[in-house]
Amino acid sequence: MAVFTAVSLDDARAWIAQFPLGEARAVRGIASGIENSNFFLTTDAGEYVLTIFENLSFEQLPFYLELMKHLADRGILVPAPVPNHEGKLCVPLHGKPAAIVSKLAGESQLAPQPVHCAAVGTMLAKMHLAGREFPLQQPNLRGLDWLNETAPKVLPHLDRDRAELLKAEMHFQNAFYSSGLHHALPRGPVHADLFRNNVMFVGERLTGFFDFYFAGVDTWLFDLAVTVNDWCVDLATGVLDAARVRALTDAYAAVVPFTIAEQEAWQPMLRAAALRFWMSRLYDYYLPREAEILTPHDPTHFERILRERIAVPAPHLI
Ligand SMILES: Nc1ncnc2c1ncn2[C@@H]1O[C@H](COP(=O)(O)OP(=O)(O)O)[C@@H](O)[C@H]1O
Ligand SMILES: N[C@@H](CCOP(=O)(O)O)C(=O)O
Repeated sequence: MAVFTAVSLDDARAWIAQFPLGEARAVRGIASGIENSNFFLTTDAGEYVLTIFENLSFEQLPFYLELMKHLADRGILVPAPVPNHEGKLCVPLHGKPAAIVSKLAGESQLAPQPVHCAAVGTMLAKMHLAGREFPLQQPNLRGLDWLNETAPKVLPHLDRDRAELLKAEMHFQNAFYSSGLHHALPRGPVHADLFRNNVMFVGERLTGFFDFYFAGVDTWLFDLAVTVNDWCVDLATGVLDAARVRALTDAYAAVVPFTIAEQEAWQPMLRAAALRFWMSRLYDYYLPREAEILTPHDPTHFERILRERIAVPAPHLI
């Protein structure tokens, strides 16, 4: 789990008084997630999700919460943040930034079929379009700068083979990110962590994307690559499943057709997306933070995916 900061029912009662949601009736820590402390909160008004942000500051949070509100207002299925009586979306709890958002119906689809991937591709493309007029700016905080800062911290923990892979891929990605091809890619606010566990379904109906707390302005193609590397992968081998990739990317392209640059950049971007999560998992594994209960994600999963994306040509986007 990740409950880094505990919240009792009394804590929740006192805190919720500043929102138009009636009284808190029950609070329950959520046993998944690795970034923030999350709780299901039952109030007189219904079911909500309370998040205490462990790593993001009061200055950074408006980007995420206003983005969710912007998208929700435009019909994109995402949790809607609830303003307090003063109109604020983010207010302190135990001295840390905290927010309350609507609870999405359903559950994560952890064994997706092409039909689920198509629904994700359609909503992802709609989300990218809806984000175009979003006025706030914040870079992807897990982008290239962060990779360059983090690589030297994890490298001393790796054996020679892994260290060589990491160094070589960092070199490759620095060249890719500074190329004209990368600069030609469409950009805007992206989710940047749209894994299976961050989307809800009721049956085959997608009910929402959530966990926007890695969102930032980056290329749309990076968002797509992160999504495909999780939704369309055979978990045991890291190999992409052609039918799921086809379903997801065709559904995306039906809403936002791919540019020539996106088609050319697809394979390096799948590698970039694999590297980003290999790096964060290595960091969390070798340099863990304190938590009441914590299940670290397995870094070798993304090492395998990265090796596979380097070795095997990516399926064409069209
Ligand atoms: N808006 C929401 N609606 C329904 N469930 C949610 C919502 N937000 C979070 N959850 C639940 O909380 C769990 C952890 O949330 P998540 O945002 O992934 O945590 P973290 O930011 O720590 O990685 C999710 O797997 C999901 O079950
Ligand atoms: N998706 C990332 C970790 C981020 O955790 P999440 O629960 O917020 O998605 C990974 O799998 O490494």
